[in-house]
Amino acid sequence: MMGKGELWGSLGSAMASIMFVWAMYQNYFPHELRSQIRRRLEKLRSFLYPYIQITFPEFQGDGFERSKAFVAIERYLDKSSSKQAKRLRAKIVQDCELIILSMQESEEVTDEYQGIKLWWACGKNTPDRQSISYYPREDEKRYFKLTFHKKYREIITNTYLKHVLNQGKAITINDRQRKLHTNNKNEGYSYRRSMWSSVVFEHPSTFDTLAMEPNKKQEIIDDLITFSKAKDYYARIGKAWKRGYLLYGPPGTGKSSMIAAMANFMKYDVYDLELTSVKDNTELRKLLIDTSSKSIIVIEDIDCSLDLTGQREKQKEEKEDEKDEKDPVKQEIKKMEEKKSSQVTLSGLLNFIDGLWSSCGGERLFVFTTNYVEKLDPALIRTGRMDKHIELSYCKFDAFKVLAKNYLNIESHDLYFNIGRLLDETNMTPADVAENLMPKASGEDADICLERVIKAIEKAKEDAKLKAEEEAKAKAAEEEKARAERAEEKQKKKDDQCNGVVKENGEIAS
Ligand SMILES: Nc1ncnc2c1ncn2[C@@H]1O[C@H](COP(=O)(O)OP(=O)(O)OP(=O)(O)O)[C@@H](O)[C@H]1O
Ligand SMILES: [Mg+2]
Repeated sequence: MMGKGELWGSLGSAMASIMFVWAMYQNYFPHELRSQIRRRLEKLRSFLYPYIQITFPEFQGDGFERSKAFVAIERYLDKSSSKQAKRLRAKIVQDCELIILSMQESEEVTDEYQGIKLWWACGKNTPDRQSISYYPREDEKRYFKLTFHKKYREIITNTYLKHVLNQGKAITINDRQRKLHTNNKNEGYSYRRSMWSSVVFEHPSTFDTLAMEPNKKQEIIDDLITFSKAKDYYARIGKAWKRGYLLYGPPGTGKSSMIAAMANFMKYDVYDLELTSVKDNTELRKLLIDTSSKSIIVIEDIDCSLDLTGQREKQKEEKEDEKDEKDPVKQEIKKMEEKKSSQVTLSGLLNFIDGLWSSCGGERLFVFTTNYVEKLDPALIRTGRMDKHIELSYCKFDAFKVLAKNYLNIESHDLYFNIGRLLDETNMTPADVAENLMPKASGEDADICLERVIKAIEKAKEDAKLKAEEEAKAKAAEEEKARAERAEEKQKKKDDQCNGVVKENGEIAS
């Protein structure tokens, strides 16, 4: 066996010979001749090996960012990898429900595009020197290498690669585990801590389970589909790729269920923004930047989240208070209270929705919900901020049929006609109807549940009638009181006038 010294020795002499040959070549072959030789060699190589290779490294730029192309190719090749490759890498996603198999290094799979055969290989660049690196990815430089015949250069570079990236991206979006994020209370964010906490988003609501008028539902679905396909359109008209929805209606009419259905339909993440926990407008902007594209940013009960109506007046009052307040202790307490409460302003929120920052990332939906649409500042809900206003209302027959299908798995029943008539006559929320439809014991069948619904609607109708009567009575009493007050006032005026005349007469008399 060759010792270390011998090895170095022979390596040294080999190097010396190579350098000698190289020097001779440089000296005795003029530049012209050398380039001719190079060209001939290149031709020979291309004749003997008529293939083109393209490499897609896993990391790009400064080596920190995982190349999106690499990820898309990896997902595109999953199908052929799991069928063809012998050594596979497994990744488990969606709460252990999905296993993604991708090929390991040194494996090769074939693909076919418009009758053209292509080869994809996975390789790994191992660093040639052993170094202790601060960066963990230093030793993990994987890449994909695509090989194809040079006569297909045009079609592969122009259409095939685009097809691979689009397909891969679509698979990634489809399989990704979606998240429900909520903003953390500001206690000083560290560079490690995200501004959002998240859990896996698994809400079962879909447009199929959502009870509402079919035409209205279809309109919303069409709107969402149009939005998702409109990237180029938004770019062309110079608008940020985002859309605002305002969902309004009484409690229990399905606003939150609608948001979940939208998220499931679009396969978007949800960012549930608790506005009262946001310290100020700057923090609001940071939260926005920290959201990803393909997401729904939700602010529920927007009317309760912020004093959006009386904000300016309130600020004025505060200024006056400040003038009056001289006591330093009270001033300190006030300052602490101010620190605790949110200082997000209406203009901060307006900027959040359609300021310059709102455009970063793209493909985002903003959804606000409220029970009292009339309370909101018109600037907040104007078109462009909240593009579509959707009213979720009381349960009518169409909505009832969806609920009955969901809860009892029935399409029709003898009692349907009666229920439809009753629902027309009274206001009952889908939440209340759903609660009565749900079987309460194992033996309960559709008849029992529907009877219960009828009873509940009749009771709601009776309650509404009593309430209306009481309100009418109260109104009549108020009107009567006002009339009496007016009469009294009139009488008083008359008496005053009379007294005035008497007094005048008296004065004249005296
Ligand atoms: N339109 C609907 N379709 C299907 N289910 C509904 C609908 N509306 C309400 N429900 C049922 O009632 C429950 C409450 O509904 P949801 O939370 O969506 O109402 P909401 O309008 O958001 O109420 P709030 O204004 O109080 O937040 C849901 O869990 C769902 O089961
Ligand atoms: Mg809700």
